[in-house]
Amino acid sequence: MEDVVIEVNQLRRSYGEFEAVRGVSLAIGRGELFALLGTNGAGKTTTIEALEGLQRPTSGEVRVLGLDPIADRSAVRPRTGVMLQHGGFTGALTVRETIESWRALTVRPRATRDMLETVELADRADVAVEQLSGGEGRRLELALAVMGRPEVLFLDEPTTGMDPASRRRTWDVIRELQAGGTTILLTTHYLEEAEVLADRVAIMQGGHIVSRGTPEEVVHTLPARITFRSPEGSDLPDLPHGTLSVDGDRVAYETRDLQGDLSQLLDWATATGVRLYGLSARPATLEDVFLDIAGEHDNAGHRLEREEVR
Ligand SMILES: Nc1ncnc2c1ncn2[C@@H]1O[C@H](COP(=O)(O)OP(=O)(O)OP(=O)(O)O)[C@@H](O)[C@H]1O
Repeated sequence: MEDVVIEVNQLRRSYGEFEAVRGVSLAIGRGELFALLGTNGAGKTTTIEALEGLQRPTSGEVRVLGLDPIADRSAVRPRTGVMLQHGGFTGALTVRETIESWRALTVRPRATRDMLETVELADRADVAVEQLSGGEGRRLELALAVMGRPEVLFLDEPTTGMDPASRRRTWDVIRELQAGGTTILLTTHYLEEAEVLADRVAIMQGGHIVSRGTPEEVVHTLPARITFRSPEGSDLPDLPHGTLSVDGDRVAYETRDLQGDLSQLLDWATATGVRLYGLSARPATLEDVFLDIAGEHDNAGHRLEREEVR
């Protein structure tokens, strides 16, 4: 990769006896949006906090813009934006006062009005922060994170608590930043969010990265599925790339060649006059991969069956 902006090298981080991150390595290029996924407690926040300079690695190394986020904090901080999982506002200040007090501490800040409009809080500007809903609070935190036009942005579960419309608006804000060349690392539990936004994803489990790649590459680690209903005991065809399973009248084929196998199945149904009730054919989703991994790895990230995924 030519211009690596975020680098994690064999990161380990323990809390007392417990090792939360167990040898994570990542390289994220300029302008890339990388999503860290994983079950609760997988080590995502610990990894992102090491990059934010909030957690000191037990061993290994992290670099942001080629710098150490703890030792070189004064150089790194003005060039990065951070949205923590649990932001810390002073609840009695209004939204506008919060933005203005933050502006005073920011190099090259964007205008207050611009920030209020970007995150659609203009009509809530004079409301005390403690009166904001959970989703409005997250939008205010996003405004503070992007106020300094950061080159690198860390977003820890940015859309948690948002309604679907706010989430989509937030995705637009993130896309605008991406289009402007900002390098973004985000964690999320919304797999659709990762599928829509991320150039690459990594799935963590038990402190390890257990799958990584573009969303498409990660999804292709699992077969596609063709499902339909057919009377019990029906004579069903063998498909060249399909593995058949039957549960009562529910029929499923897992296949590595969705188009080829579906086409053969339809030819067979036409030739034999069989009706495929409730026919559905779809590739795996990130959610399927996530659930597969969560089911197949123990809490330490070790694969329970089949060989290790990379
Ligand atoms: N300050 C701490 N002291 C002790 N254990 C901690 C501390 N912070 C995190 N942990 C533990 O480390 C593990 C990883 O936590 P982390 O917050 O990094 O996970 P996560 O993937 O971000 O989870 P979530 O999706 O729930 O936010 C968890 O088991 C957590 O309980």
